[in-house]
Amino acid sequence: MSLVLGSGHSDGPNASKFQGDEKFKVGRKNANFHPSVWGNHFITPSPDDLNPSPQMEQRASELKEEVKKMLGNVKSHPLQEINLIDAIQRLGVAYHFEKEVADALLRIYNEDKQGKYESEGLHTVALRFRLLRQEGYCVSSNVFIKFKDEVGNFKETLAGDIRGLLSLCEASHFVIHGEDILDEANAFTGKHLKLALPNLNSPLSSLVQLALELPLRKSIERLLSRYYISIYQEEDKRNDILLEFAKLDFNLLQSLHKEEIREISMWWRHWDFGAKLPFIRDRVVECYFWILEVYSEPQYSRARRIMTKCISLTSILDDIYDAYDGTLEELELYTNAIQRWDRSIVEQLPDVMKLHFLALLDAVDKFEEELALEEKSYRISFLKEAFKEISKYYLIEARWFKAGYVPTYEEYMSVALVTCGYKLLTLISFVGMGDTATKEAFEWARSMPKLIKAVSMVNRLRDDITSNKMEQERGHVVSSIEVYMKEHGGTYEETCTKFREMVADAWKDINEECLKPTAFPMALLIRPVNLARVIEVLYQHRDEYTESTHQTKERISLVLVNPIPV
Ligand SMILES: CC(C)=CCC/C(C)=C/CC/C(C)=C/COP(=O)(O)OP(=O)(O)O
Repeated sequence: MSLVLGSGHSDGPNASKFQGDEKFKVGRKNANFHPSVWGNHFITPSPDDLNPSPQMEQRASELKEEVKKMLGNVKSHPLQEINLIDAIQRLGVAYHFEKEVADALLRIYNEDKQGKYESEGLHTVALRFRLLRQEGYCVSSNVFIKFKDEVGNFKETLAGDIRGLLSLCEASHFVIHGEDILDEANAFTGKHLKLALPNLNSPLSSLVQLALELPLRKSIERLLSRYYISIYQEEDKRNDILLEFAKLDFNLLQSLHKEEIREISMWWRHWDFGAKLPFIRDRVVECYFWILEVYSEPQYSRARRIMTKCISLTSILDDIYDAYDGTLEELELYTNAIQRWDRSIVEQLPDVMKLHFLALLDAVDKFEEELALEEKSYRISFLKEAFKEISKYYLIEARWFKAGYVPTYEEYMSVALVTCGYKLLTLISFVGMGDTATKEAFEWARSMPKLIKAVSMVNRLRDDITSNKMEQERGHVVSSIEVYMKEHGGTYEETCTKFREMVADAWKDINEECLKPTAFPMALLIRPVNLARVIEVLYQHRDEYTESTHQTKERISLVLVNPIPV
């Protein structure tokens, strides 16, 4: 065990308690996480930052009205209408036209039921199917039977229809249990799109790459919009009004997001976590990026702030149990402190935990004060309960690790589905929201319903597939992979393949739970779904949260640093 000295400078609350306290600056580090990629970047405004002018806002609002008119004008042109809705959604501006798009899709759904569109080609059928499924309509996947040959395979003649294959590929990710035709469609389109890719030119080649690498259902919206705006501007059939609106709106939203990340980064610096807790992942910007993909619209500003602070504090908590290498007694003491949620215990805690505990209590008190003004402070008890639960489960994992205990797969999963944090984060995602998040919605989320269990499966299995090696090297509780291999035999690769199938199955549950009639409004259900989408992207090939110096850094730059030239 090595001892490392932190820098020890502090301007955080209660700083006087720690200043000069040499013991406090000592962290036991064994994980060697890289330092913050961003430092003070988001605290100090850059000359390239865009300051939204009244003219820009005026222009955006004029363009928005134009797009609204367009949506009205395409009503009697079915293909144009779905192409326009698709472009609006991909370009990231659909939140401005929620009612218009919902009305259009309801009308299209009713017409679809009357069999009005039976004679259409692959692109039209697949795009309409996806738009309707995305909206929660349980349309039948039998619409794809006509694209199969007499022996039941998709017709090889479709291989040359790249736009059609692309739309079918995106649609196939909305598969639910028992829909073999969509699983086959996924394999068929994947194979032919990969084969076609080397011979395609941009923008089609970029669209194919995107569909293969980051399919819409399993990808994150701000990032996709950023990519899609660049692709769309190369399209011959682009709509320039829509394109200009999308660029302006992206930049306007980005400047709001920059303001938020500035405030959150100042909170992070105020507590001086990076310096005082040298064993943690110093990732507040990555945490904001994570939460931005749970909700990015202006009305969720408070919800984003609350959620980002909570995920950052959870990240530290995870590191206290996993990477700090505290003794079991220390971890038990801290778990008990969290259960009691009582400031007076603070002095009994080791210094590392003291800082985290004070920051957690302080943040939650402030959320409570804010919510009390709207008579929503009851939400805080759900939040506290979720933190209490996760800390108890982190402790179980720490005990297993210290004892060298290997649980059964079932035992492991009953703990790991909680420690993956997605039940906690779903509950927290509701805390800062408006009236849609009712008490019943909190009760539902805390009962670990099928949807939250499924997003937790996606999280846990993806995390274990990608970070297994790294974590075993630094010393970590056994992962689902070892536990599963011990029980079922098979090689590491075979187990990973099995886990990928289990992830695909969990997505079928997610897709099913999002079909109407849903347990709660989509405005709530989409939060855990978006959390699953973040994992699919951040943990696709490796753990790009813990190691955020490459792809995540680039992606954050695209979404949060550089405005789009208009
Ligand atoms: C991937 C995941 C669990 C995300 C949950 C959301 C969440 C709470 C994110 C905060 C950062 C975090 C704990 C990442 C996982 O670390 P890790 O890979 O060390 O988690 P583990 O210790 O549970 O394996």
